[in-house]
Amino acid sequence: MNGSSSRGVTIDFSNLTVSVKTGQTKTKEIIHGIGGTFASGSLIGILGPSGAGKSTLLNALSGFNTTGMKGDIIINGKRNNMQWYRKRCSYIPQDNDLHHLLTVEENMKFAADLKLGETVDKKTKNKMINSILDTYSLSEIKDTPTSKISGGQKKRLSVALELISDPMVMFLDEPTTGLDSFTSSQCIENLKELANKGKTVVCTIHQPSATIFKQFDHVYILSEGRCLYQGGTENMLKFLEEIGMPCNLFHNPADFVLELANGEYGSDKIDMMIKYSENGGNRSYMDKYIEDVTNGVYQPLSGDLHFQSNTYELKTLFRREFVKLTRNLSLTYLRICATIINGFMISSIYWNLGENASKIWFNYNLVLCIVINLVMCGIMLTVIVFPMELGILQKEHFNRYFRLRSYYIAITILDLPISIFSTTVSNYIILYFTAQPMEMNRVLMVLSFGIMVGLIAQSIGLLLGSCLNLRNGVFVGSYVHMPLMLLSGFGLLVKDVPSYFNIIGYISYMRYAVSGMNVAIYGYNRKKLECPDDEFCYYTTGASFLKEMEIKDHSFWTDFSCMIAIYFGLRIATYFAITKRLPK
Ligand SMILES: Nc1ncnc2c1ncn2[C@@H]1O[C@H](COP(=O)(O)OP(=O)(O)OP(=O)(O)O)[C@@H](O)[C@H]1O
Repeated sequence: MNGSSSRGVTIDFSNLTVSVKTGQTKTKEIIHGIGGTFASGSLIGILGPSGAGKSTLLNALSGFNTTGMKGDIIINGKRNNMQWYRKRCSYIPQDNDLHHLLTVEENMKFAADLKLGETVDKKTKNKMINSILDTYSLSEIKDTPTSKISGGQKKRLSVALELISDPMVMFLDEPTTGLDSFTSSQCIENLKELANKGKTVVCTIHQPSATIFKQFDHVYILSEGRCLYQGGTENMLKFLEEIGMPCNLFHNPADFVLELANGEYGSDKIDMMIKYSENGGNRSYMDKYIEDVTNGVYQPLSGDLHFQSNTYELKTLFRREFVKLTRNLSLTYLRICATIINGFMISSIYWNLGENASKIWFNYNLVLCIVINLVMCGIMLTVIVFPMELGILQKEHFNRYFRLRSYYIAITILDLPISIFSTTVSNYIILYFTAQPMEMNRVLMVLSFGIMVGLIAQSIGLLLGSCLNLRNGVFVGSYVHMPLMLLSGFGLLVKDVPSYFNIIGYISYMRYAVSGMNVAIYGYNRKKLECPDDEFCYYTTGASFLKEMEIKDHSFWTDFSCMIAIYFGLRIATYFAITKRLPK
């Protein structure tokens, strides 16, 4: 197993402060200069009332979120050791970010493939997976989709997944939340076994029962970002006695200390505890730390953990995302059906008017309609779906399953065939039933512009989804498209738009698509259009219409290249936007 070691990791921290931004210039300090030591081979519980800063501390120590953090973190007695340390940590968030479309075993297999790579053969991986599944009593449900397993099983699977890479330090955010007392106790028992094997296991916990409390080797009590006590669980009673607040024999010590932390016995007691514990700096209530130091079990700092090769990572992610895609065919069918149904609907409205010179303006509106349809379908899909995937991406990336670029390339390429197929079929239907010229080169040009509009709209959705939450993403998505749509020639000729808007026009991919499609339909020496005897035709040739629109000289390659440039620009910007959302 990667990075396995009989020796562990001891984390010392001092003067740790975490602040968050609460406005443009304002910050708020959440953790106030605390210290502490989490020794190797211990199960450590971070306790405190709601809002005390438990998750913030867990995130800071694990490196999952270090924004606004200051202070010293010393690993195995050495500073400047964070890179080595972070590679050996694993973080399990509270909300069980699992692949719900995969079964329990598939989740394990893909995790093993990504974490262990090609160097470990399939047989060894399967043996390891079966042994972990057995230990965590998950073997019987290994073929069940993760979406159908119980909350406790999800928690166990989350731990099981991380054990594949045998991390030396495990951070768990509220692993017992939502579990009944028996399952909670079992969950903590499992964690205790891991600690007994030499791992440093740190978890936040709400109101533990007396039985659960006793299982911890070490507790860290927080109140409003300050440390009230840190040390051995047994020693806590001694500490309370020493400060004149003995815990009644029949009182659950965890309940008592939380009542103290909540201020139920007065704020002076909180101040006193902070003073005696030296805001976490007092190590005299720790047995394990003293043992570690005197026995010199600090591990020499060596070794490195590497990612798998790019091609292997990409191949595995392709496989995983493809399996997920096949399990969620309803979304794929919905996407294809929706665009095709829209295609028929648009065709029935603009039926057979492509040859009619008197209906040239209707035909122009048809092109706008095609573009708007593709924009709406493309943007909504990604702006909604991506934020749902962000949690699991953050967890997997932090826990070193893969590099972001492999994931990004895999999801980009995997979506291409569906996008291209649905847009192409829908637009072909429209072109055919609205009697547009069906010459191969014209059709190909219109279809190419259609594909690019869909892909760019999806990229905008992805960019917004990676920068904003769902509500803001949907709002900004519609808002951004208003000027882009107006400048594409919607109800107003581009030439009549005030010149100071021209700059926006250059980035309006809809404008390139509308011009490009019209040139493909009316340009390239198209023969005279039919003018019915009883109708008035202002334009009888496509060329005169294009001249009036001032797009006669547009070339396919210029418009298409601009769209390609916009597409790649957006994809690159999105990559960096996602990077910003990932733990550093
Ligand atoms: N980005 C933020 N902006 C403003 N306040 C924040 C931010 N993040 C956290 N806080 C505040 O910091 C405090 C600590 O939050 P944290 O989530 O760490 O608490 P907790 O002890 O884990 O709480 P709970 O047990 O309820 O999950 C809370 O008062 C919270 O409101």
